[in-house]
Amino acid sequence: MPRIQLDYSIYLVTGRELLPPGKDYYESLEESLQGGVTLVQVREKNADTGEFIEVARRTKQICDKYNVPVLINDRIDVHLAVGTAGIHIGQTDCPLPLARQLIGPDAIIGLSVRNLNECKRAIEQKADYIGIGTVWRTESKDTKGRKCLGPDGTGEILDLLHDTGVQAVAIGGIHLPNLPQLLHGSISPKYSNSLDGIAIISDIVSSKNPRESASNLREIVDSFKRARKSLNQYQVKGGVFDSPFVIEHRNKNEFTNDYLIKRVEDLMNVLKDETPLINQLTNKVVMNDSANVTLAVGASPIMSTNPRDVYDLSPAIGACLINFGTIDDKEGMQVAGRQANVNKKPLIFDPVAVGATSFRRETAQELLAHWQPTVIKGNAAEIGAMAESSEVASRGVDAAGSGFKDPGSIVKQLAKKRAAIIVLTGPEDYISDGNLVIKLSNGSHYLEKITGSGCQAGTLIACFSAASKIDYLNKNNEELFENKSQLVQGDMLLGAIAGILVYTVASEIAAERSDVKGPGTFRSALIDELYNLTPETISQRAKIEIRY
Ligand SMILES: Cc1ncc(COP(=O)(O)OP(=O)(O)O)c(N)n1
Ligand SMILES: Cc1ncsc1CCOP(=O)(O)O
Repeated sequence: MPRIQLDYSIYLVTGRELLPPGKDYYESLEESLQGGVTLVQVREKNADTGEFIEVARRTKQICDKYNVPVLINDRIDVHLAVGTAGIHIGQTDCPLPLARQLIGPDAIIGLSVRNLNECKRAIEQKADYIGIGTVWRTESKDTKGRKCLGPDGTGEILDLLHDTGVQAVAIGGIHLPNLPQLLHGSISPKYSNSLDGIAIISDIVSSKNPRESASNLREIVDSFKRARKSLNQYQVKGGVFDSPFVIEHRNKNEFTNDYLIKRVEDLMNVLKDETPLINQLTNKVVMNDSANVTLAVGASPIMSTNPRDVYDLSPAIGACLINFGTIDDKEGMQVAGRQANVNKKPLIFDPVAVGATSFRRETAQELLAHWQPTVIKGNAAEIGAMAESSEVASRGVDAAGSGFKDPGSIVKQLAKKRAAIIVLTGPEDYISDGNLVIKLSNGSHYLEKITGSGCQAGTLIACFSAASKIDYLNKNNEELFENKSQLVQGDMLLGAIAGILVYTVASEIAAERSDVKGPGTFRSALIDELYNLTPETISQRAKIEIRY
């Protein structure tokens, strides 16, 4: 008899010790099944054997009513006694080949996997599924001293499963607000594999309303899976689509230079009409100039960094920029980014000088474990560090040397790995969503002679990403997300292109002015030219190359 196919979408791992005061375990279990739990693992760390068997037996009885299979954590004897669908074992439990001998060919065996080597072994040993974790820190299990994988570490493991038939769930610290980030951020860089489901303890078990908690999680996982399926079909038909992060179909024939210029023009008007608030957690060096360029294009700057304040502001902003040039307020950055994800706002990350020190590298990692950026912008050294490439070194906040041999493929690969739009700035700018690469060749040599030009470019990407979201919502006349798993609606690739194009074209005009004598006069002329820039000028000057 072939092994049964399980639906791993919402995999509840039980934890009686985490129930809210007064909540009965069986009542909570039944409510969570009504909410949409698709698989249950009975995990009893403190019960003796008799009690474990009794809990498992009653759990199975309830799950049977909903046709939901049950697995047993660690204990083969309990599985055999109750006749469940299988077991879940960890790396220090009964070895998988022996467990297979003991429970026979038809039972399901899941194995915990914490790194690439453990995953390779799980494949060799023919695990039915793996539990990848921990993704984030959790109170539900002692994982002290262990590195959290984050969405991208999870994605690297998913690549190994390609064509193996081994299914995968992620576990550890997964809750409703970070679920979209996990699903999108873990799409694997090489083969675009995605998770089959999520394993959850506290988000469901500790809830006073487990039905609602399970149903909210289920809605996000289901819509993510639906969107992936439709993207795959679209891709098979030869279509081109945005990054897995920003799911929106794009027609290759219509995506031309003229189309892009027309859309940049639309977004310039949206900014002037709607004046979105752009919260910028940026460095002290550039704060004033960043606020001024925001105003010049029609948006409204706010430079809030206090964690409570950014939390309260988040629902009202159009986009959030996190530029960690001086890393003054890490907690504010964590909260601002997380709330941008929760409130589905474009989140622009400018990891200034990330490759220059280990402190910066670690901080970037920590922040990226808290939230999923929409756009990551950097110079060659910064993008190189994010891509773990040693081709371009950093010299303070600048890049040393002549740049990448193949910048297009660097940004494309990093966009796939990070599930974000990547913008590489320099004499030529490269932007990718993981499918397309857009090369923009406007700009002025003066941009290198003033401080914070890269930071200002990040600010303008935030402004135009906000415009792109507003434009989408206006055109589609909808406030609600059709796809609940999507982090941001609107064309974020376009937002990034518009931000860079507007900035670099304005810089060209400023540099040509007869009253500009050097960096000082250029700096203020640039703000004037951003303010006066017209769509016609963009159309006359834009140097765009679209590469597939
Ligand atoms: C689905 C899933 N994944 C991972 C685990 C963790 O199992 P293990 O490593 O054996 O740790 P304990 O659960 O025994 O503490 C899991 N239980 N389920
Ligand atoms: C059992 C287990 N294994 C790795 S993390 C974890 C606990 C997950 O619990 P939660 O969903 O509450 O973070």
